[in-house]
Amino acid sequence: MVGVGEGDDGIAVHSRTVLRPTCASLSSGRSVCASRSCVGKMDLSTVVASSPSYGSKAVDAYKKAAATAATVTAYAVLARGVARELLPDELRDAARWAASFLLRGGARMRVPRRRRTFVIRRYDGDGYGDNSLFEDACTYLATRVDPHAMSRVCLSRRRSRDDDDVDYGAFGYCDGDKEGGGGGGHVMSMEVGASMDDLFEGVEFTWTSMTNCDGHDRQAASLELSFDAEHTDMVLRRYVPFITASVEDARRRDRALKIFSCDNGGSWRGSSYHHPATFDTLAMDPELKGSIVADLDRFLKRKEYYRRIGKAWKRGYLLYGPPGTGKSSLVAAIANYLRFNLYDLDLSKAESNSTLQCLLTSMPDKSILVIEDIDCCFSAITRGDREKNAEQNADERPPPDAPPPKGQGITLSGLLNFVDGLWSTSGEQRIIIFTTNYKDRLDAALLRPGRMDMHVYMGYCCWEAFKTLARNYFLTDDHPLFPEIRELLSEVDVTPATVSEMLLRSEDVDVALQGLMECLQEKKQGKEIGKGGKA
Ligand SMILES: Nc1ncnc2c1ncn2[C@@H]1O[C@H](COP(=O)(O)OP(=O)(O)OP(=O)(O)O)[C@@H](O)[C@H]1O
Repeated sequence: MVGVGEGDDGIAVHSRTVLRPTCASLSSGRSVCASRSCVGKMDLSTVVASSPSYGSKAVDAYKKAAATAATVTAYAVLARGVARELLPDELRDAARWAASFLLRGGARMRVPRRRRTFVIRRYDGDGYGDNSLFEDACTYLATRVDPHAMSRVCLSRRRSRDDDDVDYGAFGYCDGDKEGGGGGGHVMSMEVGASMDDLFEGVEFTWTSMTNCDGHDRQAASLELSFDAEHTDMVLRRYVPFITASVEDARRRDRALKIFSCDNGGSWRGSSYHHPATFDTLAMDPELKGSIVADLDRFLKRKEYYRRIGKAWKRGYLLYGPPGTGKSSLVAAIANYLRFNLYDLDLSKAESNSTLQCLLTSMPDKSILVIEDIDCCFSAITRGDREKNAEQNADERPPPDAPPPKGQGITLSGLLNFVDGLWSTSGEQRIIIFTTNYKDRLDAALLRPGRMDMHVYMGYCCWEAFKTLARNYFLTDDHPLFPEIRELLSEVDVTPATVSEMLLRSEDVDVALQGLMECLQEKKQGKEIGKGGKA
């Protein structure tokens, strides 16, 4: 019902008008008309009672309307009966659609859209083996399974995270711990024959899991992706790449890490790697930490960029600073962040450049090569010095074909040539990290621009770094001793390792912080009386 009847006196009654509270009296037709919202807000009986002449007219109008409505209804019922008897089904459907269209007030006409279906088979049958897109789609869909919305869901349990060969199942997996699937690494997936919807960029997609034979024949399994045909390009250019990228990312995060070290025979030996350090637990200048994380993120995303500029997809970091400032912890945090395996190269185990070459070229993609204390791996003298010495001691030089002394067969230039040359182009997404306590002792060849992309100084414990440690150890962001500790940290050099060690001494935050404060005061006094304040 909308606004109805206008009386002789010009009063209009609107039963569904949006109402404003202000209005004048009903005795004046103009005022009622001007504030019709006020009339509408009232009960019709109120209107009738307050104006007798208007009341009788309104009752008449009401009766007429009721009679008309009854007649229309009777005709409608009759017409429906006749239509049911005489019209064929198709025509009735069309009439129903037209009626609903009209009832919706001429809403946009929904022309039935052309649909398209992509079939993604598990096994393409042409001898190319498994279809990795099938596996990606299964894995992706498993993260989208909503056990509250679907009537049938397959549930299984994942193998241990430490297993190299994780089985992703016939129709995908999800980590229950992360996805809230009930813990214990439960796997939820679509039942064969079931369908589920997915929304991407506002477009709805329907996925159906199919099988050509019986439900046990995994080779015959396939997924069907249906959508409005007009979105075909979007599916190929964005939706499918999005699925592949997000699955790759999830797998990377879920990957069990290993650390490899080289044995005396010049090959890698791996073992599980569970270092607890992360960027959250790392105590260092927050700005520097943020810039490292941003650099890593950029590196991961830049496949096309590296291809375009014709450079190998690798990144080098030189970490330097006093012992105990967290260089090894930063390496662990990077490995945990990227979920890349670590290859810890002890150059004394590689007897020659060719052994080094074998080791480096056997490293897979997405790995981190670490050479700790790089300053100790080669002669402490710089290349310039070495060349000068060689000229002066020409007589003492060994003959060119003489074998290098054991353990000293690797040269810095040999290492750098591999890193920049063969190694870097034989794989993708490689990180190389050198650490040193003495940057000033490094060969200029290592320091020249472009060699190591980022030089990271790991320094003594600053106030922000201390706050991270206090949060790690005591889950606290504030304490009455904080101001004094802050003051002392700005006056003495103490490593995060020393602060960590002090905080570990007691589980009672008051006791631990008191101990740390005394330690810092001692260092300050030592510094003041000229005995050195370094930790
Ligand atoms: N920046 C830091 N953040 C958090 N913990 C740290 C940090 N620095 C040191 N630690 C603590 O001190 C221990 C030793 O630190 P780490 O081995 O990372 O230092 P380092 O700089 O690599 O030392 P070295 O040069 O002697 O190898 C770590 O296990 C950790 O507990």
